[in-house]
Amino acid sequence: MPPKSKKQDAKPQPTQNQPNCPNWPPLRPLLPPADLSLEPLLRDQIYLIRNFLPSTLCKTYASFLASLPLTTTPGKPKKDEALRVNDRFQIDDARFAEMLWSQTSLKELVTERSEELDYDEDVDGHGSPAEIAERAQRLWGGEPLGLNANIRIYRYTKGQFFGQHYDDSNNITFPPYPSTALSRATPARTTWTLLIYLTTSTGGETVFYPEATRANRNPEPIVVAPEVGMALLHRHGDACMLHEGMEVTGGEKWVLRSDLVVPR
Ligand SMILES: O=C(O)CCC(=O)C(=O)O
Ligand SMILES: [Fe+2]
Repeated sequence: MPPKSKKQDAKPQPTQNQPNCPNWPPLRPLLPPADLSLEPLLRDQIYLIRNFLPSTLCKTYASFLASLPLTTTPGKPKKDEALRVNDRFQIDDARFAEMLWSQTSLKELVTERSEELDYDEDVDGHGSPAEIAERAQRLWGGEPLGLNANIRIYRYTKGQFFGQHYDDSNNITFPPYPSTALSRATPARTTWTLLIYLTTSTGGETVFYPEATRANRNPEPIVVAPEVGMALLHRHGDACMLHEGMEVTGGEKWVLRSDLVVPR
């Protein structure tokens, strides 16, 4: 083994991933991006992509993920962590994050089709580079680079849940380490949470709690029932809404999580 140098990042250099990354099934079949859209559930806060992964692919994934070594949390809950009980698997897998970003419709919807999210019909110049950059800044916090290599898989069985919490923004390097000697690592941060529901369940809704305002002192919670293959993006960090994963009362809820990454 080469001697460790203090000046060097301890992460592996030319390889992209940690060893023992799962042999993820190919992301096929998929619907073409033209058949999909970012659907606002709460403008600038929560978007859905229905049928992001077709049900056949979700079935393949749910059975593949069941073969991974999931561990039940909390093992040792940290003081400031949300109360949660689920089975999870976590891995830093830059290659899979890149697959999920570029091989699916996500990249196109987020980087090229977010003008569909502007309701103002009278705003012109939607497509100019300056307009696109301005919209990306406002909505995503910058020009999206891709997805966080930190991939989390959750399985909730009957009685399991994820208590109320806010998701943090994290500073990362993107990509996590250079895939080739030529690629540049960019200081980056996560700005939105991506959840992909692979199954439906009874219970297990993701519920968001809008803050009370003068105009609406008692806003209704926003309830998202898991749908097979649906992706959900929600803003996190400082502007994250309080949210939770309700207790599953029947069936199994499987979720794949990553985060949207923009330059710092
Ligand atoms: O599983 C859910 O519905 C919510 C998950 C969540 O809030 C999280 O991963 O931070
Ligand atoms: Fe969360």
